[in-house]
Amino acid sequence: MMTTNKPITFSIKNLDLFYGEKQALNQIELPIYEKEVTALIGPSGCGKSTFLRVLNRMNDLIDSCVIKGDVLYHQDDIYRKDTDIIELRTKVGMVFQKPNPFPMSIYDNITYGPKCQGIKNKQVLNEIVETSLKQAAIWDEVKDRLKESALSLSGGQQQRLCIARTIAMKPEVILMDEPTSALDPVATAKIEDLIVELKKEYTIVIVTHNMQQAARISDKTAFFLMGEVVEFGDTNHMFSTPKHKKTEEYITGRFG
Ligand SMILES: Nc1ncnc2c1ncn2[C@@H]1O[C@H](COP(=O)(O)OP(=O)(O)OP(=O)(O)O)[C@@H](O)[C@H]1O
Repeated sequence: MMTTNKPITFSIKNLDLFYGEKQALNQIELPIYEKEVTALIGPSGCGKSTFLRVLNRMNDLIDSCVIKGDVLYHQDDIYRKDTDIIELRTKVGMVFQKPNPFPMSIYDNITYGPKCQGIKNKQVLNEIVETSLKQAAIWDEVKDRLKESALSLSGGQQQRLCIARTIAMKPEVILMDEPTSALDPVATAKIEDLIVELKKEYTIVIVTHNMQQAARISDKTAFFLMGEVVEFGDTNHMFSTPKHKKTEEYITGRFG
C-alpha cells in the first residue's frame, strides 16, 4: 500500500544493467517521488550503488557497463544520446560514502562548482556559500574559518561540507551512497537530521546498510536482492508488515 500523492521525479522501467557478461540489475521498476527520501537497502553486492549511479549516469564512467530499459527523469529518458550529462549531474547531485572535500579552503569548496558555471560576482558567491552551509547545518561551525582548509574539519563536518557543495549547485535530487558509514554515531545523527530537513526542498535517494537509519529517515524503501527489487513501498509498512519473506528476514537481521 502506498500513501503518496507526490509527483514522480524518476520513473524507472524494465531496467537491465550489465557489467560485461554479468547482469547486475534485472528488470527494475521503481518510481522515485518528489521531495521524499527513498532508501535503497539490501545485502552487499545486490546492486544498490549500481542503481543509484544509474540515476545520474555515473555508470558511464565504467566501460563494460551496458544499460537497457527506461530511466525517465521528468518524463525525459536520460539515456538519450543528446542528454547533457553535465546538466544532468548538476540537477542530480551526489554525495559519496567517504567525505571527499577538495584540498582547498572551505569557501573554495563551495564556490568551485558555481564558478565553473560562470558565476564570478563576489557577492553572489558569498551568498551561495552562506546559504549552502546554512542548509547543510554547518554554517555556525565554520563561519569564522571559511578560509581554512576543508581537510582541517572532522569527518562529520567534511560530509556536511560535501552536502553543502552539492547544494551549491542548486540540484533537484541528491543521491547519497552510504553517507554516514564512515562516521561516528553523533555525526551520523546530525546527517540524519539534516536529510530529514533537506527533503523539504530536495528529492533524496540514499543507499544504506543501516536498517534503523532507513526506518528513521526514509518515506519509501526499496529492498534489493541479487539485482532485483523484491519489495518497494512505504517505509512504515515495509518495516512493520513486510510482504515478502526475504524482506522480513533481511530487516530482522537474519541475513545480510
Ligand atoms: N565497475 C564494476 N565492474 C564490474 N562489476 C561491478 C562493478 N561495480 C559493481 N559490480 C558488480 O555488480 C554487483 C552489484 O554491485 P553494487 O556495488 O551495485 O552492489 P551494492 O548493493 O551497492 O553492494 P555494497 O552494499 O557492498 O556496496 C556486484 O556483483 C558487483 O561485484
